[in-house]
Amino acid sequence: MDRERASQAKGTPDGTPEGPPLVAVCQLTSTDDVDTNLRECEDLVCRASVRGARAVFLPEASDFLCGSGSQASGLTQGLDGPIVQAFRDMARRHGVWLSVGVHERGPTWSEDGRVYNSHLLLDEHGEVRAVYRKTHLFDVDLPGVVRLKESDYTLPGPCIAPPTATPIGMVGLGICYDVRFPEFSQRLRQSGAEVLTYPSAFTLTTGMAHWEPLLRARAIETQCYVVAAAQAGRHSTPRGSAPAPRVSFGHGVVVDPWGCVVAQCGHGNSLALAEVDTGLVRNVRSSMPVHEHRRHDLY
Ligand SMILES: O=C(O)CNC(=O)[C@H](CS)NC(=O)CCC(=O)C(=O)O
Repeated sequence: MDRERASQAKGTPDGTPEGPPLVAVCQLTSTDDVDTNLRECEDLVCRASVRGARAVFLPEASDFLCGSGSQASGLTQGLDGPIVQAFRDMARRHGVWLSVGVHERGPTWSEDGRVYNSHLLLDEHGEVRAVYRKTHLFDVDLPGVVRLKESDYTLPGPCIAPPTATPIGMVGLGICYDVRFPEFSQRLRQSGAEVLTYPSAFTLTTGMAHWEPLLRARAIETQCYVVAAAQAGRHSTPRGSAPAPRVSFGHGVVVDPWGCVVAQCGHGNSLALAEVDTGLVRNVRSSMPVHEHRRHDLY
C-alpha cells in the first residue's frame, strides 16, 4: 500500500499529479442465465478498466438472480467452481481488484441444498483475498408488496471478515441487507476499514424508501467511503422456470466519508466512476473524531 501511495504521489510521466485512485461501481440485471450474466459482468469490468479504475464493484448475486430458492440451489457452485474462476480470470485479464457477490454451496448443500450468499474480493492477479458470507438474512413480509425469505435456502455466515488492504484503502465487506445494521459497520470501522462495500439487490419498494439514507448514514457514522453496487430492474427468467420476476431498485452509488453521493449509476447495466481518497477519510476523522467521542460507558 505504501508503495502504491508513493507511486501515486509521483504522478504521471508528464508530471501531472495522478490523484486518488478511481473505483467503478456497477449496476447489472442478472437473470437465471449464468453465461449471459458473466458476459455482462466482463463487459462492465472491461469498460471500467479502460477508463482507469483500479477496483471494480459488481452487485450481489452477479452469478444469477432468480425467483426460487430451489433453482438457486441448483445453479450454485463451490468457490472452486467455474463461475468464481470466470471472475478471477476477469480480474486478472483486466488488471483490477474485483468485489463481487455470488452464491456459494454451503457445507450441507448436498443434503439440503442450502447456500451462502457470499462476497468475494479478488486482487488484480485474480487471487481471492477475502470472502464474506452474509450474516443477516432478508426474511421480510410486507403484505402484498414484498415477501422474501432468504433463510429458506441460505445459511447465515458465521463471522465478519477483517478488512483487506487494497490499492484504494482498507476495504470492509458487507452485503445488501447488512447495511441496516450499524453495529456491523462499526465493527468493520473499529477493525480498520476505510471503505465499506455493500453489493446489493434491494427490492424496489424498500429501495425507494431506504436505500440512499441507509448508505449515507453508514458513511457518515463510520467516516468511511461506502461503495454499493446494485442489481437493477426486472430479472426476467429466460428459461421460464421461476415465479413472478423480481424487480431490483438499482441506483448503485459511491458515498464519500462526509456523506456526499459522489457517483451514481444511471439506467440499466451501467457503471459510475469515483475517486476514493484515503486522505479525505483521515481529514474527516481528525476534524470530527466521532469515533473517539463514543460513550462506551453509556451504550
Ligand atoms: O437470494 C438471492 O439470490 C440474492 N439475495 C438477495 O437478493 C437478498 C436476499 S433475498 N436481498 C436482500 O437482502 C434485499 C435487502 C433489501 O431489499 C432491504 O434491506 O430492503
